[in-house]
Amino acid sequence: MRVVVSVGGSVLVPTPEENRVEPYAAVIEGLAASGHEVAAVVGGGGVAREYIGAARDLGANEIELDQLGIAVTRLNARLLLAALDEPVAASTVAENYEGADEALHRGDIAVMGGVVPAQTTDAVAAALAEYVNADLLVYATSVPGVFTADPNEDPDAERHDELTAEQLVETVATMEMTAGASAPVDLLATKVIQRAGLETIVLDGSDPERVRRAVEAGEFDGTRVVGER
Ligand SMILES: Nc1ncnc2c1ncn2[C@@H]1O[C@H](COP(=O)(O)OP(=O)(O)OP(=O)(O)O)[C@@H](O)[C@H]1O
Ligand SMILES: O=c1ccn([C@@H]2O[C@H](COP(=O)(O)O)[C@@H](O)[C@H]2O)c(=O)[nH]1
Repeated sequence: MRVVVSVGGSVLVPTPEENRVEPYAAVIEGLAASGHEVAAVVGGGGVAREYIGAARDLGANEIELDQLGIAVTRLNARLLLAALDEPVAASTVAENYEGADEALHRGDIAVMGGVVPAQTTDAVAAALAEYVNADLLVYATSVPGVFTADPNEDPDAERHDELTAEQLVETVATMEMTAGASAPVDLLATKVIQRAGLETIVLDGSDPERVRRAVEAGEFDGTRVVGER
């Protein structure tokens, strides 16, 4: 199976000292060893938000803030790359979709961070999945799926176990899109998922084993977005 795994920065690198980079690298290498073609897209997490917050206070505009965010996503991606064995992974973080596609064609694990302003790595993962014709797109994020409302704000929020792409678009349409904003999947990503008919899973990525089980066995506790073209 060809799979794109989007790993939230808050999941992979909650802080540079306390990170989940090694266990994630082990799961990704394990998937590759059992015959899957894997691309990982890494988010910026709390570190990106700290930089974005500091620069916002200094008067930077949203595009400049996005550029800072992209830089941090690429740093986090380099951290993941550092933990992956060189013979099985690309030697650099791909800065565009062609570079990631080339890595997959070489038989390497591809690793990306952000690409351009005004989106998040959620959209990068969806666009990459469309570009490389992935069979599955997995969002390993800080919440166990897409809810009716923000589960960190609303105790009555209920998880959607299954959504169509159209329903996913509607669910996230009103969410904020400023630099560093939080959403389980950003709006642009949902539109790409919809147009490409990508089979997509959103799950709690705090334990990377959940990603392995979702890919290997199709077992997960989260939200499935039904891929229909
Ligand atoms: N309807 C909703 N369903 C689920 N989560 C929601 C919803 N609305 C808002 N959220 C928020 O979306 C966030 C999703 O995770 P968040 O963007 O913080 O991190 P991530 O996906 O791990 O990536 P990164 O940290 O790299 O940005 C959560 O903080 C959650 O509070
Ligand atoms: O392609 C991209 C990716 C990211 N950004 C900016 O970086 C932050 C952090 O990324 P997350 O994926 O949310 O962790 C994001 O909020 C954007 O401001 C970007 O502009 N373009």
